[in-house]
Amino acid sequence: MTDTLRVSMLQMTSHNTHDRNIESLSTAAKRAADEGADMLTLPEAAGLMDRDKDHARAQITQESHDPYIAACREEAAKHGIWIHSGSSPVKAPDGRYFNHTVLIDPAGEILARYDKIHLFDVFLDGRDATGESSRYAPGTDAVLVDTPFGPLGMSICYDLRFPHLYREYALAGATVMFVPSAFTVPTGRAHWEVLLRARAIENGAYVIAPAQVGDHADGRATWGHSLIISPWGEVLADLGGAVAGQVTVDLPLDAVAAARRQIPNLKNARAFDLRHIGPARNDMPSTPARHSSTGALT
Ligand SMILES: O=C(O)CNC(=O)[C@H](CS)NC(=O)CCC(=O)C(=O)O
Repeated sequence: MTDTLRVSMLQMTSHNTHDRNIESLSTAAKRAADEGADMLTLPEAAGLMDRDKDHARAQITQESHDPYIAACREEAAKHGIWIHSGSSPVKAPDGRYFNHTVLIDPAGEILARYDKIHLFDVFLDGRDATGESSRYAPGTDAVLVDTPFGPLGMSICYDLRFPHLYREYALAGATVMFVPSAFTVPTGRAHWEVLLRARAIENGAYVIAPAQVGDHADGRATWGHSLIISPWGEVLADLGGAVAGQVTVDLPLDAVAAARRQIPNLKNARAFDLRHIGPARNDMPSTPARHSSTGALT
């Protein structure tokens, strides 16, 4: 294992065509390589952000034909850097899409794939309901990838609100967890930084969260504030809420062990029963609920 990950993070305002986004990718890959980065990381929907169903359908293909993923592979090989693709939509077997990430090695090979597990089906006050699952199919597998920088945990955007996913990665030894995102402006303002810092602190791992920013061609607006957080919860980089940008940061990997040595909460964790004390009701469970490691009540 190497002792430092020099990571370059891109904040972008994705367009509704692959071509425009591939231009941003190429420029960012060159800059990352010029700055000596080991890895370039990109936001959710870096490959395509297009809520126009017909316009999107004409562009979206299987992973093997996706022009954005092909471009990521080319840029990785050309510059000899790792690329985390952020995400792009690819066809799923049921006719919907997967919100799909690939991790590409410096030879341009796809080392790992991840499909967003938790879809953004929400009801924000003052806005139309967002039903990501009407167009996207959920992934079923959490994915942790062994690399020279330690095991890297995959996630996307709304996954951030499901802390047991990151706990599983931490228990399996993750040094870094990726949260490429396209947060809404109101939820970004209210929740983004505190959730990311909490995931880093409670798991003693780096969190790298490249994000979409600004007003997009497809009519959406996103919060930005791409962040890199240390295992101790410090904000090491913040790309702001206004415009696209890029930053390169050195992440010393021994900070992971240092955080977990000082606060060994992963080791100090205990199973417990939940006793729900209250007035007797007919529908009360007769046995205490057991809290499972997945965070679901069983
Ligand atoms: O579909 C695309 O093109 C890109 N994907 C997104 O924008 C997704 C699904 S609509 N956005 C989120 O998950 C926002 C989560 C969020 O804002 C929160 O949890 O508060």
